[in-house]
Amino acid sequence: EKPNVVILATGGTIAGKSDAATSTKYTAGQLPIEDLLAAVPGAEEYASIKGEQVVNIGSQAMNDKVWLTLAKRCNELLKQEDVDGIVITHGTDTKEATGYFLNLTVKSDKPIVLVSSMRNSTSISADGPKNLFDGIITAAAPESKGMGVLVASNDYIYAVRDLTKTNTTNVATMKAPNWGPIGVAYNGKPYYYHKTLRKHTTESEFDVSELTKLPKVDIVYGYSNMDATAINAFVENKSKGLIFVGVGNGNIYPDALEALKEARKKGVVIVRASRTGSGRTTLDAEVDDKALGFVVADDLNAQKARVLLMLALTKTNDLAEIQKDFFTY
Ligand SMILES: NC(=O)C[C@H](N)C(=O)O
Repeated sequence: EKPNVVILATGGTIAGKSDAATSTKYTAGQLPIEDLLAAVPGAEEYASIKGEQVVNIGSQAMNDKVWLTLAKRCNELLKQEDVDGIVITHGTDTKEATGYFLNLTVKSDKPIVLVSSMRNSTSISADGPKNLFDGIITAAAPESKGMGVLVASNDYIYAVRDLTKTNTTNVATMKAPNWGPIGVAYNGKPYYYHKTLRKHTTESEFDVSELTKLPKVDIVYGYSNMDATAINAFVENKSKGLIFVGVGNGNIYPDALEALKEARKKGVVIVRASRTGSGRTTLDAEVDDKALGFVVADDLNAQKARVLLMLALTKTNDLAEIQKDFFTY
């Protein structure tokens, strides 16, 4: 009896096509799921595979509606006895956000593995088929149970919580700058060395099963000499939360800080993150979070802090509780 794996296809470069095999110019989200599977014939030895096309887009066009569709579909499928794991094909640009959203909203310990590619399907040395193969064998393996949502990329396996895209074009773009990969896939099997201690999936309190939209949370990038324009515009446009991507340990230019204080007075939840790309944004460092009523993102980057704040705001506006979420998930 082979494990049953369902592939949910959403597009990305892995489904992209180009006229020139050696160019970075191509269109993402062109090939249907059947064509992606045809490029990994050996995978059938490891799993019975079914495919569903959810959308076919470049992941720069990913949105809340597709996140909710994916979360609900994963929850439905993983309840079925005849589904052992899910692979999601996805673009690399925003895979970390989609994956983290699923990590917090899918209520199952069965594996979910996101895969993508940097070279499109018509490129010389396209990396999609190997990543898809690794995704399938990882989703089919009992060792992957209870690991949270995973990413198989360039031979490595990552906890999606820790992962980010680090390079615009290179096949080794996926990295976990703080905590590294948790395993490696080869010869048709995943081998694990670490496991995240942060809560996910079956232990997550977030429930999107009845939701059709998510709270509006935006991201403001910090820099020298910045003014209040972007912050004020987001507040006027009804942001419920702002992730401020501060310099260093989440530090803030004085004029921007004044604008954030005003935003906070209007009830907007402010989360400080860092533009450094690694490390924790720590409480009460150079910024007096307690006095200001700010939250810190801990080791999450801005795009993942945004996902967590959106979900946190579906259940509470309490700052202490939101801060606790950032130390829990
Ligand atoms: N490599 C990729 O997949 C990039 C593409 N723009 C996407 O995210 O869909």
